[in-house]
Amino acid sequence: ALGQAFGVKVLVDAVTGDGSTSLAFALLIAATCATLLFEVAGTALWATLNERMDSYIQQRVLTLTTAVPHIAHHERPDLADRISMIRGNLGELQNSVTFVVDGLNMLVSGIAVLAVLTTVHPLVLLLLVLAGLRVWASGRGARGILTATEKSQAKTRLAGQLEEIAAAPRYATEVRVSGLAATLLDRILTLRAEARRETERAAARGLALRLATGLAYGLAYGGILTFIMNRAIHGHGSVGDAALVLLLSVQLEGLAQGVAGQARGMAGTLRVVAHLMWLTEYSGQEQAHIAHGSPPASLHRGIELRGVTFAYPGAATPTLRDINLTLPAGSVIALVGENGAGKSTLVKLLCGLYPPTAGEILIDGQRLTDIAPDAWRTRVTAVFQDAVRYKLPVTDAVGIGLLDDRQDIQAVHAALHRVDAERMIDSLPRGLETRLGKGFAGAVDLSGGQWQRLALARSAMRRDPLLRVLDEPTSAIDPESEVALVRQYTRGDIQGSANGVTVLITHRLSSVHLADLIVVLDNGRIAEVGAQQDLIEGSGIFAELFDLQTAAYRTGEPG
Ligand SMILES: Nc1ncnc2c1ncn2[C@@H]1O[C@H](COP(=O)(O)OP(=O)(O)OP(=O)(O)O)[C@@H](O)[C@H]1O
Repeated sequence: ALGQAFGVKVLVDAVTGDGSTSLAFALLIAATCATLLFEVAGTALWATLNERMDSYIQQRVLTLTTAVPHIAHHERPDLADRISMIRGNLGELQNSVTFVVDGLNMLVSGIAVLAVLTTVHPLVLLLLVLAGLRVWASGRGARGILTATEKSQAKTRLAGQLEEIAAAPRYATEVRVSGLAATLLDRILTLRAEARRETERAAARGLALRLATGLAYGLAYGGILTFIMNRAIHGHGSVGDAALVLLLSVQLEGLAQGVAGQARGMAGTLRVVAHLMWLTEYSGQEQAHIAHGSPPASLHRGIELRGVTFAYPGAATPTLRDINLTLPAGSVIALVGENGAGKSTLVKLLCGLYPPTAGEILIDGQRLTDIAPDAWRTRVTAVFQDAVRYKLPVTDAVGIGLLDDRQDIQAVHAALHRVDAERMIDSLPRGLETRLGKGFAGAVDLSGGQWQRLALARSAMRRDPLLRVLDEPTSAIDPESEVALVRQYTRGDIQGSANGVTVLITHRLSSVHLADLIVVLDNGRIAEVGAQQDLIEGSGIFAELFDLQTAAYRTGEPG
């Protein structure tokens, strides 16, 4: 465009008898061709770079978050807000390519336009200063909006979670039956409106600043243009110069607006880049502390907890206090206690999902914190009450319990057999090939108990775990089947070859009595440890619980 404007100037000068018309035509044709070429090549380059940047960033965020060996970053609000900012603004990072390409383009064009214009009169440089002010105002406004967005991130996250509950097929039944849909929607809209109010206020402040600097620029622009035109009219410069100023000043205004827009976008990008850099550093720091030790091939003594105390990140009081406990190799331990006693927390610590706040966990005498988390997890298998419902063909939904063997049909069959799930699969329309879950053609949904049995089969893929966690994995399975299943574990049919420890959490005492050892947790402390008979004969929590449940079975009412 600069070449085109310069071509017009030479043409006007030639027409008024001051230059060469052929040079003017040559300039005009060359400049038009160059503009078209840059446009085509630039668009193609932009599209390719954008696509690559998008997939790179998605992959980078996932790699960084999954490389952290624990899960605290999902639970600490400050960390969760930052990660949510990155995930919610991936587009900003993707735009960075656009900003770099367009920004460079504008910078080069701007310098060239100004260089040409100052040859007409140096006063034009004042526009540069004012354009700089507009850029600053734009950036500042955008930063204000981002700060407001960050402040309201907790509300945005909560609204997102409620939206998922309102929309996910899994929760549709409960939401409909309880008539919650309207209330949920109302809450979501309120949260979104509260979050928006903050950003709208910041946006209004930014707009006022942009209007003020824009007005100053407009006044100066008009004044300078009038001044130069006036000079040309009065013979202090060629008519071509006046045409050049007229044409380029339009372009300069376009550039000033463009750069201001870039500054707004760039401010957003830089903020998200700062969060991404923080995530990179956080992930790096957490990984730097990762141990490299290997777990033992099999257990001889067992797993020992010594003075283990644990408080969740940000919690005022510990959830577990001074736990001293030995889980003998090859044994099945039943972990019992009221809701909130700390049972799931204890097994999460054993899985290495959180390090203890104080004390240590020893695996055959080796500190768990000295074992590489990945290596430990290849020797751990866990089934939780709310196990993931993988919407995959049965073979995959079970096979992924041991990634190396996931296509091994024999191994999948064996795992299903161990948890007595073969009949259930045989009754499916396409057996192992049946696709599970709603919302896909030909897919079949399972009942809550059937999904749990499938999760047990997935866990049974692993034949040599040192630790097998069963955290209420049979809560949706009928008591009789649960007892039959637990018996499989206590008989060693599922246990595997490494003499590992099985920790079973259940509220049903009919299963608990099969365990080798019962551990009763009460308010984060160990209340009792022993065999069922010893505990029943005592006068502690377990005896009370036992009396209560047996009385309820006998009379049909709580004792
Ligand atoms: N991620 C978390 N962040 C903060 N506190 C938590 C977290 N998870 C659990 N807690 C708290 O820790 C305490 C123990 O919870 P935990 O899930 O270990 O109990 P539980 O014995 O397994 O209970 P239940 O029988 O209901 O499953 C509870 O008071 C709970 O509020």
